Amino acid sequence: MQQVRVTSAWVAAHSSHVSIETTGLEKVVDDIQGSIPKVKWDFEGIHFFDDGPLTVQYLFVLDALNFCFWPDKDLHYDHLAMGLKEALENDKSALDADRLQKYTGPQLQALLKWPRPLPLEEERIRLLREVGFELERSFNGEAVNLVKSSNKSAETLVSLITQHFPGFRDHSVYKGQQVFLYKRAQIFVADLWGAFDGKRYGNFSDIRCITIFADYILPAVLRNLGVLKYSSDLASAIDSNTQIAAGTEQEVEIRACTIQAVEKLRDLIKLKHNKTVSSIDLDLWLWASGVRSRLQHHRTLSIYY
Ligand SMILES: Nc1nc2c(c(CN[C@H]3C=C[C@H](O)[C@@H]3O)cn2[C@@H]2O[C@H](COP(=O)(O)O)[C@@H](O)[C@H]2O)c(=O)[nH]1
Repeated sequence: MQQVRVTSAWVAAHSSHVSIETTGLEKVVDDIQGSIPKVKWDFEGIHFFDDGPLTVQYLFVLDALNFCFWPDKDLHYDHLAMGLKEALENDKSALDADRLQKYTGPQLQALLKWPRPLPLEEERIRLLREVGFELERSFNGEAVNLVKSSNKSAETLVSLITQHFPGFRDHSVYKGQQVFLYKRAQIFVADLWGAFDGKRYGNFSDIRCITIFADYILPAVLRNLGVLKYSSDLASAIDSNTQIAAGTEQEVEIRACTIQAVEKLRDLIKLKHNKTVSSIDLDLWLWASGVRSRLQHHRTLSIYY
């Protein structure tokens, strides 16, 4: 995703509140000695998988809703993944395009077996409706047809998703320039690649074009590793759980510098150890290392991550 790379690099170069620390990057690269610990996709054992089109439907719906769990301190990504998995195991038609357009908030709560309203529940319902409607209108109701239309190109798939589904258009304007972050669209490609082990619906000739996924866990991991440094104002806002509004300079810098820092990490591993690693592998390793440690993270109400 050249657009994501180039615009994130631009933000990092003009950043006022977040910096990428060379010493932090070097320390990480020295510590891992050039080989990143391999983390298996679905290391948690929480995902639905039947090796067919229903898995693609599952992953697309999962990533349509893969954002903003933190406002409910007990809710995590695992609940969404396991909830959708169980719903499909009980009823194979639970995520059919016509059904997606009809869910109400309470029905989604029941589907996920969550006892109270979900954060941004109305937006989740609207996004489900959008996914069901557009899948029906352009892809015969099935996410697998969307994937087939990409002709095994990750770049094409991300571009098709963002063209057809406005809810996946994760971009922002920063100091007058449009910046593309595309977290959920890219993570869907990575999920296909991981779930199908690079084969069948997970076979993409250009998978290395994907960048990491700018969520709220990775910036916290990189800060903890000394790779990202925040201005004292931003650091104290984050440490005191003050919300950072979506689209502010601070928020865009946190996310774009996260992407750019991992790109730099990749370059440094190549330079020092002559090894080529993919951003997806780096993402999964960093995410898995951080998600359980419950690091203090930035809080932004957003449908994108
Ligand atoms: N960068 C990045 N961010 C990721 C994921 C994943 C899950 N990926 C699956 C793929 C393979 C694995 O087996 C995983 O099951 C979720 N997230 C983000 O984390 C946050 C959830 O935090 P908490 O509220 O504490 O549960 C939220 O923003 C969510 O969007 C990832 O891989 N990379």
